[in-house]
Amino acid sequence: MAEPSDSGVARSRSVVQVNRLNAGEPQYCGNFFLVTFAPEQNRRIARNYFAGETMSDHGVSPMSPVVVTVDGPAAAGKTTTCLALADIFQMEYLESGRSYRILALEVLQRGIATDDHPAIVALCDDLIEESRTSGLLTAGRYTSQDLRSSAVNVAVSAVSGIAELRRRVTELVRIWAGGHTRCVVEGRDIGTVVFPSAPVKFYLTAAPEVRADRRVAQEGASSYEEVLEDVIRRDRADMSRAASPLVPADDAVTIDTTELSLAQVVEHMASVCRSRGVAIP
Ligand SMILES: Nc1ncnc2c1ncn2[C@@H]1O[C@H](COP(=O)(O)OP(=O)(O)OP(=O)(O)O)[C@@H](O)[C@H]1O
Ligand SMILES: Nc1ccn([C@@H]2O[C@H](COP(=O)(O)O)[C@@H](O)[C@H]2O)c(=O)n1
Repeated sequence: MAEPSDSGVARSRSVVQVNRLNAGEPQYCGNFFLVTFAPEQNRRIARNYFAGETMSDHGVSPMSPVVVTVDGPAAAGKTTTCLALADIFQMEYLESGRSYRILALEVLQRGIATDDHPAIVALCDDLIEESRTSGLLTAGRYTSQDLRSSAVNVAVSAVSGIAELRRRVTELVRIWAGGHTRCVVEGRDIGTVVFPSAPVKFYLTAAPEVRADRRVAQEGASSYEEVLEDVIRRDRADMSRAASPLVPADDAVTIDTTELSLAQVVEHMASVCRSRGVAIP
């Protein structure tokens, strides 16, 4: 995948290659990724979804996408800033954490032990197959409340550590991106593993206490201590796992947002995007 060139154009070729590699099997993707979007957060994606557009359509597209990657620890502001960039630059947006959360929720609902890796990988394959053949997976099947419960917050750290599972999610993200001219994708390993040749990469971070404060304000009723504990525990798990640990990509622009307003962060990110040739259409 990785290409040595610093040029955005040359770098994006690697994504085309992935796209071509997958072009023979776009049906693999089925609707799985449609349900991993948060349609309420992205009107464009919701519109595509309700227009009946499928990821298979995207998987066979010959387009060469510009991918902006945004990684970082929990509650660093990834989703909020990605949505702002998506609006400014008219890019599609993907929240890859949602896939891991869906898998964790399904694991919990089916009573599968989080250390039973073969069963979890088989479940992932079943879900992908189910979405491909029966269309049973719909965007409304998972609520944000369920996906962001404390139980899922804990289970997702174990589930996302499974290398076999990560390979599948990585492939699906690449297939999805292969269908867009430009997109912004957030997660933990997007700039390091999923799109190592992306022309624009960000690593957002902030002091854990500040992130916990912001999450409490965002979610309302949660206790600060519990949120802080979850943020610290999840960061440690994500940073220390063997499979695709959370680290800044060597060529990522790291932004510590501890003392920055949201507007300042978005402006900085937008200016980096512009300087790397991401244009407003
Ligand atoms: N620089 C900032 N100043 C003030 N508030 C911010 C800033 N950045 C993000 N926030 C707020 O922090 C909260 C968490 O941000 P967000 O949900 O975007 O984080 P995230 O990195 O996507 O989290 P997760 O990894 O858990 O999905 C949101 O309410 C957001 O508006
Ligand atoms: N690329 C990614 C994205 C997410 N994860 C794991 O999912 C958890 C939830 O992610 P959120 O962005 O919704 O907070 C996260 O803590 C990671 O364990 C991942 O491994 N890789």
